[in-house]
Amino acid sequence: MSFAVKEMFLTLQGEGINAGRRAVFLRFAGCNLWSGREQDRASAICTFCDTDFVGIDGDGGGRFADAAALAAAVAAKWGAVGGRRLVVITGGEPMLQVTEALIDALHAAGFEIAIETNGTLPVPRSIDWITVSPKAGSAVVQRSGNELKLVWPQPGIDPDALEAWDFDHFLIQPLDSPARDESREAAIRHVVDHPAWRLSVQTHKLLGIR
Ligand SMILES: C[S@@+](CC[C@H](N)C(=O)[O-])C[C@H]1O[C@@H](n2cnc3c(N)ncnc32)[C@H](O)[C@@H]1O
Ligand SMILES: Nc1nc2[nH]cc(C(=O)O)c2c(=O)[nH]1
Ligand code: SF4
Ligand SMILES: [Mg+2]
Repeated sequence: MSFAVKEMFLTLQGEGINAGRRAVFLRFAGCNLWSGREQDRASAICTFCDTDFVGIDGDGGGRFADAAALAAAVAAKWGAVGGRRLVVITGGEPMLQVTEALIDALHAAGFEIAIETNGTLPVPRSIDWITVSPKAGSAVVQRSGNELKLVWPQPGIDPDALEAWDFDHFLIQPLDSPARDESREAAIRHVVDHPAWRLSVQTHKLLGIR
């Protein structure tokens, strides 16, 4: 199976518990909750996406023939630097394309593998760090993992109900939108009132990195 990759870049993980770690970001093309076209946004299941995941034309993007070719490209992005190698697989919705062969090839190349997923498709347990970010109006099947990262506010989702899911960390991330100041206040207020949750800030946006 070939892989459609929007872009691939070296940066720091900006979000969640692993914020600040050096990582290669592997962004797959396509999503099952929005076409990615602005004219479809209002009618999509997920309406607030901050990401362009359409096509394979981004920096480091393209069509990769097989898992070995894609893992080699990720390793080339990491470079010769030693230490724990981290790849963050995202999108779009990465679980539309991730295969066991790709996981094996990335592990063989020495990578710890993290995934950012909307949770509507099951994630293989062989992935080392699972981040699920549920979207109102979608059926989340992946209800276990390392961190649950809820974009907030999100009408139609009850954070108290999510606390029953099997995650090590429960994170609230302010919705980035023209109303970002209100979102930030609502997220902070939620954590102050619900200590099971902690704040996830999109630090890459503050730092001016990708
Ligand atoms: C672009 S998504 C790709 C991965 C996957 N489709 C998902 O939704 O988790 C990556 C992360 O960005 C978050 N995100 C998307 N749009 C956002 C926004 N406007 N403000 C804050 N976080 C956002 C998502 O919830 C998810 O945690
Ligand atoms: N630096 C950085 N950190 C991120 N964490 C999750 C991201 C994503 O788009 O999945 C993201 C991203 O796009 N950039
Ligand atoms: S599910 Fe993820 S990639 Fe898809 S539209 Fe929503 S935030 Fe964007
Ligand atoms: Mg992003």
